[in-house]
Amino acid sequence: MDEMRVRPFDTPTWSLAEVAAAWSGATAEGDASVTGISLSTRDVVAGDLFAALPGASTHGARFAPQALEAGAVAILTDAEGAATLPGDVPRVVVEEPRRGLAAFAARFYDRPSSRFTTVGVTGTQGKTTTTYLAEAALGESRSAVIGTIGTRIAGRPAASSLTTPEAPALQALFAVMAEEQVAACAMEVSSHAIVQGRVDGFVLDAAVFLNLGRDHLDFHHDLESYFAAKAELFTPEHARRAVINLDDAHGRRLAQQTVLPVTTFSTEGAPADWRAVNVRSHRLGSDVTLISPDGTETELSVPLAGAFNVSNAVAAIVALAGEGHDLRELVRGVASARGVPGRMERVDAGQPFTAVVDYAHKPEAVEAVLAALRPVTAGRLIVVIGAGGDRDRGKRPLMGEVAARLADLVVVTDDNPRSEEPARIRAEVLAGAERGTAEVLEVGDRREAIAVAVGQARTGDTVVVAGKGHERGQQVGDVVHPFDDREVLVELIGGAS
Ligand SMILES: CC(=O)N[C@H]1[C@@H](OP(=O)(O)OP(=O)(O)OC[C@H]2O[C@@H](n3ccc(=O)[nH]c3=O)[C@H](O)[C@@H]2O)O[C@H](CO)[C@@H](O)[C@@H]1O[C@H](C)C(=O)N[C@@H](C)C(=O)N[C@H](CCC(=O)O)C(=O)O
Ligand SMILES: Nc1ncnc2c1ncn2[C@@H]1O[C@H](COP(=O)(O)OP(=O)(O)OP(=O)(O)O)[C@@H](O)[C@H]1O
Ligand SMILES: N[C@H](CCC[C@H](N)C(=O)O)C(=O)O
Ligand SMILES: [Mg+2]
Repeated sequence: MDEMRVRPFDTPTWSLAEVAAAWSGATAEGDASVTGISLSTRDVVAGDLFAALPGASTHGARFAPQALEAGAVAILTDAEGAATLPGDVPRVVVEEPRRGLAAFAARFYDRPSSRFTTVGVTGTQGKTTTTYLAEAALGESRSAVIGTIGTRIAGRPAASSLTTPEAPALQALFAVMAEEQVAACAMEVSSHAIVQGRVDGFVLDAAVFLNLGRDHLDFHHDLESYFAAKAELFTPEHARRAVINLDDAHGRRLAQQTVLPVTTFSTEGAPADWRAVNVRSHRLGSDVTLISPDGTETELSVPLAGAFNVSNAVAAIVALAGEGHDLRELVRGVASARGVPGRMERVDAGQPFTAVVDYAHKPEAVEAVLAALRPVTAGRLIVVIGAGGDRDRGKRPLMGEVAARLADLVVVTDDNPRSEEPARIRAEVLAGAERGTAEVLEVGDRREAIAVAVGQARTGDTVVVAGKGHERGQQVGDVVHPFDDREVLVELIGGAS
């Protein structure tokens, strides 16, 4: 399908004086007609104001010449950045450019997100799935999704890179959504985004909390500050109401502490406003009875494998029902959902065993996936697993341990080693795997590891290739080598038969 534009047709035009007036304490030099905003040289469009921010690894002002070359007409930066600019470059200098950037971008595009329902989903796992289910619930043509797999507006893909885009890109996407007259946008809100203010400057209609587990402690240092980052979204600056999963301990805590109006849900018997009971899971999905706050019972069919996806589906439905969308329509929409790429995605190349690709790259996700597949596996449960480099190290042994506790055979391999020594990452996963009961093999090369799993699989077995899901590359050092677990499985199964 045709790509959707990432900037609105209706281009705002601001003078540099107008830009400066939107910031307190700003000084402007020179003039320019600003028709867009970008924060990375990768996204510059002619007419842009290039926001050159200080970052953890470098200062954006270093890239000002490239941005101007690409068509930027002025630079927004701090005093440190301004000192490095050639004298004649039009500029606006402010004290903390990142802090005010989101509110500025929202104003620049005339607060586009106020023209449709916005649902922000946060949690350690299930964000992408929940946003996809929200899209299915409302119908693709009326909705938009922003997240890890990218952005989609009225069913058409639009380029975006981070799980939660930086505010200039986000607000431009909102402006496109408003032009396309979507009814709602479901977006993933990562904890990085909250901390960096990417979702400042507008108020979500509903903020959804799914769960909190082990990840990103390279960035947040400890679980308490990770929770605090997520909890920040559940304040009046960011959201009008909260939708919270009571099956999660941190969800229960958040429901107590937030000052927002709260709607709770549970799929595990907690006394919540919305309850999913009588969960009947099968190979391809689950059927459940959904009890509304007024006691009405509605049969819900979730066409995604794994009981955990019932929780994701209920989250999506509760968020949208609270915004006035018709429950029966939402339930019908969820029932017709297509799978989410790389999440419990079955690969069928005529083999006598089940093969599944799943994006589980955190301990709780590995646990949820293996627990879901065990009851539908007559034979052995085989998992191919690794952990990413330059990311939270503490989760590695935990992932190995849970894999070796719940599977029968664990093949430890590489998953985006990035700048790290792959053997050292594997050793950390293996250290945990040794504490489990499964047979454990180490095969660094990912294709080779999948080949070993496929070679071992017999009729009735299940092979899960975990960690990369929809990804299409394996990053070693700075180089991304083409690699798609789903394609590799098909090739290897084809070659083996
Ligand atoms: C830790 C983190 O989130 N860092 C993000 C942050 O970097 P930073 O502020 O430290 O910036 P920097 O790298 O020092 O660069 C300084 C400035 O120069 C600019 N620059 C830099 C290089 C260049 O070639 N051109 C250019 O213009 C940058 O845009 C930036 O404004 O701002 C940059 C600009 O947007 C992001 O690219 C960068 O994301 C890095 C690449 C990243 O990997 N982020 C991940 C961890 C992330 O945010 N992930 C979450 C999802 C996590 C999950 O739940 O799985 C997400 O929402 O995607
Ligand atoms: N509610 C859930 N509870 C536990 N595990 C889940 C849940 N939902 C999904 N998972 C597992 O987590 C994996 C990732 O799911 P998904 O992509 O929806 O999460 P995410 O929060 O968007 O992750 P990321 O932060 O990497 O973008 C799935 O492939 C599955 O293994
Ligand atoms: N958004 C996640 C993706 C992890 C996927 C896994 N394949 C890895 O490379 O660790 C992160 O950057 O932590
Ligand atoms: Mg995601």
